Amino acid sequence: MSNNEQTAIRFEHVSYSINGKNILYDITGNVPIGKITTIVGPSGTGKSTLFRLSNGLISPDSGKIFVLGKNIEEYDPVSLRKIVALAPQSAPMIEGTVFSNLRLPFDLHGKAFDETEAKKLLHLVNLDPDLLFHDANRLSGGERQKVSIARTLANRPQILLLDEITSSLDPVSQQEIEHLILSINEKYKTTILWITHQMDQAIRVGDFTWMLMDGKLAESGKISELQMSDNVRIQQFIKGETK
Ligand SMILES: Nc1ncnc2c1ncn2[C@@H]1O[C@H](COP(=O)(O)OP(=O)(O)OP(=O)(O)O)[C@@H](O)[C@H]1O
Repeated sequence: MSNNEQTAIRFEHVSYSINGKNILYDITGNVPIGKITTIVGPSGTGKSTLFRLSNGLISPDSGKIFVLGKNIEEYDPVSLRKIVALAPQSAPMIEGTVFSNLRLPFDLHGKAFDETEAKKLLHLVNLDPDLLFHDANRLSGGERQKVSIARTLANRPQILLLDEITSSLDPVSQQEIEHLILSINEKYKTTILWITHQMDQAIRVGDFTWMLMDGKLAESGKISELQMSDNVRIQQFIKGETK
């Protein structure tokens, strides 16, 4: 591969099926390092599956995946997930305080964790340090999502996978989270892959966009390039005429 330094994740003819049903088919593409790439496309088209492949939760039936130039099969799962971290839509919290939720990744990796470290993480996601000993499950949706993002950032991942992290939030929290992610990308040059159902969000935040349709990478590029596509289904999706 010629462009390792520029590529965070490379998919080479990646296919994945469940019980004989093709979920993803012959995906080839590069996710550029340090940029925000949004993943859009109709429901059930394989977007979350692409994420599970990217952090090694599942393996392709055929094809290869390279993370920072190295074949994903050569990573051990723990170090891979330190590099490629996933923030899910639901922002799941264990019972207990914000502090006990934030310490989870540290415990998992046998690393020391204290109040100073926890407050640094809250600061990173613009949350009030006074929230540290609040019940995590009583936070607002936006606050919970910020704690989830802080927890995902604990290992300073180079690649961040965001799976519809704002879809259940009110417009103000949604905007706050968008700003937060943009600032993390700018400050730490973290590569971001962001699944979103909202085309307007993809346009606002994405440097590049991948459009998945029927398990295939139908189009990829700058959103302005996708808007010029002569594929009618892509046009309809971008205009919000199909879901
Ligand atoms: N464990 C599984 N067993 C059977 N089918 C599955 C499994 N996981 C995913 N699928 C199927 O694979 C397809 C792709 O699912 P995936 O969640 O990747 O799509 P998606 O594009 O993220 O969808 P959405 O936008 O609705 O979240 C769907 O048809 C789904 O039903």
